[in-house]
Amino acid sequence: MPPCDPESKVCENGVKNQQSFWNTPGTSGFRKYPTFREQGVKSPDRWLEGKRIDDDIGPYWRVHDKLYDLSSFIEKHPGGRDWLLATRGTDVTELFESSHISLAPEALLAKFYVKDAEKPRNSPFTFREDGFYKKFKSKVRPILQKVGTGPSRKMLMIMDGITTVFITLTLIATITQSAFIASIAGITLSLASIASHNFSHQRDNWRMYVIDLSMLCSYDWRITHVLSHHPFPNTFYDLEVARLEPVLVLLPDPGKNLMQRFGCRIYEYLIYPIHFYLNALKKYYLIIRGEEQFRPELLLPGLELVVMALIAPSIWGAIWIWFVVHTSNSCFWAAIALVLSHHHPDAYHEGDRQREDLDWGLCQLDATRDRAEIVGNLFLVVTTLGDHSLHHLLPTVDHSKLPYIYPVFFEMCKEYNIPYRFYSQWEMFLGKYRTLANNTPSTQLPGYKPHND
Ligand code: HEM
Repeated sequence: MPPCDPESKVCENGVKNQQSFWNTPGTSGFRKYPTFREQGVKSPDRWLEGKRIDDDIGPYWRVHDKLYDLSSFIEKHPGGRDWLLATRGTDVTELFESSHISLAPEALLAKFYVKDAEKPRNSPFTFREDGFYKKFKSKVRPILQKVGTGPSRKMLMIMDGITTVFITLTLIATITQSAFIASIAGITLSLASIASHNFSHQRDNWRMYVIDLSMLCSYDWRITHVLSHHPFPNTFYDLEVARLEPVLVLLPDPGKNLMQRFGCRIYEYLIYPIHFYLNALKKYYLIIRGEEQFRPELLLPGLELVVMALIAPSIWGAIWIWFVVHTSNSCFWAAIALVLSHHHPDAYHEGDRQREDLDWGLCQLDATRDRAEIVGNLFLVVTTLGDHSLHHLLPTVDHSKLPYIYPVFFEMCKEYNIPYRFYSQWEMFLGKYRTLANNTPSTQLPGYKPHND
């Protein structure tokens, strides 16, 4: 049976193509429609559960067309144990290829070989030795061997500096009871937790927990963002896209109603201030029901409140300032994260025509866009998700090292005839609304769509 097929309107796993836009040219290249997506897969653990069903490889890990038993390697994995624990029973090809620059992991992998996979991969993406991505990686390897892949001193100063400013402003706001200072502290918390995103892709480190101060769970974030969004941006398997539905529908589904297409311009701003609270409430609800595991880092926002209560004029004063900080953070975070990197209509969204060469690196570029104004400014890059195309190609490489890669990247764009260009912030801002309003999948090759701004 072919992959999810517009003619048959049924996927390999028997799920009906309920999304009408699958019936247009292009369509998804995945063999299966993600299990649980139709019921609204909103929890990261549930997404992994669905992926285990879709990948169907038993208790192993799949890399390309081979199955491995990494059980004895989980605790020894230099990147941290959670990556392998979470992905047991799934195809980790995209993650394995994009997380490692050196050739050491590939050599090590052979030790854990069990057998060949019986079925083709669910994912359509390829990693041919002579394809764009493998070639790109072989060109950047010597550069990164020289400059390293970890954070530079400047990056650490930025990250630790913003976190310190956040703590200081929160303490001042609590003592003075200033809502204005508290809202600035909230913006600083946004900047710190977005910068912490850089560290959440790397081997386990304490800076990745800064995101927990925002009432987001760093473990869940690694699933929704690193394991789901990064390998499969703007596709059905991108949980960051799925979790926004049906409130914000970023895929070009002809079934979108007028409210979803245009009303969202107003109602999204009503959701911004509360979405982190809703997220935290849902998390605790699932923990109480025994469906998700409690993690100590989830206590960080509560600990913040306890410290504030110790220095505030009253308990109510501490609670008030805590709410102002987190509401401001919730608004600012949503505004940045949603606009900046993927949702211009020029970027590929599931349902649009796919390129013929499904090299994973090329497809990453199709689904990602970069902003011009922030290039070269490390502070703005790391706090607003800049250098995003390179980050998607090399997610574990620290943002401070990405500028060394641009010359090779531009060279390869020329070689592969990729019309790469930087977009303005304004184009990206307006582009998000055009994407939300769009209910017609593109029939043009990604990257070559007409530009109407
Ligand atoms: C779900 C799949 C995997 C993910 C998400 C993952 C992720 C990572 C991360 C984030 C790092 C740290 C990178 C850094 O900060 O420089 C790392 C390092 C490493 N991983 Fe993995 N990994 C995966 C599977 C594997 C497998 C299957 C092996 C080998 C059997 C492996 C071997 C290594 C080695 C040797 C390193 C040390 C750095 C290097 O030599 O590249 N990993 N991994």
